[in-house]
Amino acid sequence: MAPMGIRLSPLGVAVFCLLGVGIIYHLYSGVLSGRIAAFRQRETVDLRELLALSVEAAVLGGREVKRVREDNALEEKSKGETKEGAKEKLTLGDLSSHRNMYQLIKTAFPSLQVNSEEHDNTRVEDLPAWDRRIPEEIAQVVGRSQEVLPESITVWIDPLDATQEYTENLRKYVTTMVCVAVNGAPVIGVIHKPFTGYTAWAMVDGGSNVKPRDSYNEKSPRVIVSRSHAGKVKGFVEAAFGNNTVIFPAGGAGYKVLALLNPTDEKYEEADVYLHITYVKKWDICAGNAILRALGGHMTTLKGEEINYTGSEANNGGLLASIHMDHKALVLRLPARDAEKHR
Ligand SMILES: Nc1ncnc2c1ncn2[C@@H]1O[C@H](COP(=O)(O)O)[C@@H](OP(=O)(O)O)[C@H]1O
Ligand SMILES: [Mg+2]
Ligand SMILES: [Mg+2]
Ligand SMILES: [Mg+2]
Repeated sequence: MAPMGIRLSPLGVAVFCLLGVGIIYHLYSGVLSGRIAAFRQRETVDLRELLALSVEAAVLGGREVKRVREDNALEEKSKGETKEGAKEKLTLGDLSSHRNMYQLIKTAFPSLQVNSEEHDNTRVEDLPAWDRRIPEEIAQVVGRSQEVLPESITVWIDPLDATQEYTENLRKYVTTMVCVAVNGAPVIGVIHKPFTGYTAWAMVDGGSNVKPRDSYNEKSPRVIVSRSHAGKVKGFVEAAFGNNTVIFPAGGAGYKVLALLNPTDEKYEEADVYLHITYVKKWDICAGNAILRALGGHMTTLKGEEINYTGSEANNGGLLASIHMDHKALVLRLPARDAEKHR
């Protein structure tokens, strides 16, 4: 009989078995690696840890900002121009702060989406990895961890806010900022002042180390605005709140949010409202937005829309920030805005 007549070669059997094992391995390794990837995806990030890391990053960047200024080694350049024709400056302070902040955060949480104002991949050789320690000051206020999926997070960093004022040596306006948005909503905000060493932080549903002032003037608000990217803000503010409105021009988006609150490092203009009518980017405003939100305040476009901190860096709708006020009523007092006219 034919089957009985077949002689099995040991080599053939070995090759056949190897092939079989190979096919089974291939099939299962696909399934297994898929399972492992899916498991990794479900690994969560603790927002309290991210807050501690954000504070550490802002302080680390601030150290560079201060060092470069004190060494008078700014190496000032222009990155181009804003839509309104102002020079967008870049200094070694911005770059060195960016390198440190970005590397610290990305090394601690490689899977997170981190959007920095600056772009530079030069490695900081002697930068120690984050030690994952939660400082006592944070642990005491934010009692518990809060886990979220990494893919829901966008981190925004401004390695040096108020670069224009930095180049003019107007140190009080300068800050470094980190913001963590979850599903587009600003949840963690850190604003650090390199030249006083002060850091304001807050986490929505977590706590903060900064408080609102005791009172705000809702009827005749004093309004803080940009000094170097103002556009026609004066006319806009007067149309909204009257010709006698007190207007404080000041540098830095971070600084202007602090001027709405009760920071403890130095004297600030006591502003009731922060208003910006030209273009601004999400790394400029996210940290302030998170802090205000955590304290019961609001930061919206001039139409009163919430700002979504995912995707593009652009915020075209202007900015209105307030705390302990009827924010919707403030929006209704604003004149109709023609973005072209107010440049
Ligand atoms: N019209 C505009 N176009 C681009 N960036 C703007 C802008 N108006 C303000 N900004 C940015 O917002 C921050 C605060 O600006 P201001 O002091 O004028 O209020 C600054 O951030 P950087 O210094 O980080 O670049 C500035 O560059
Ligand atoms: Mg800039
Ligand atoms: Mg900025
Ligand atoms: Mg900046």
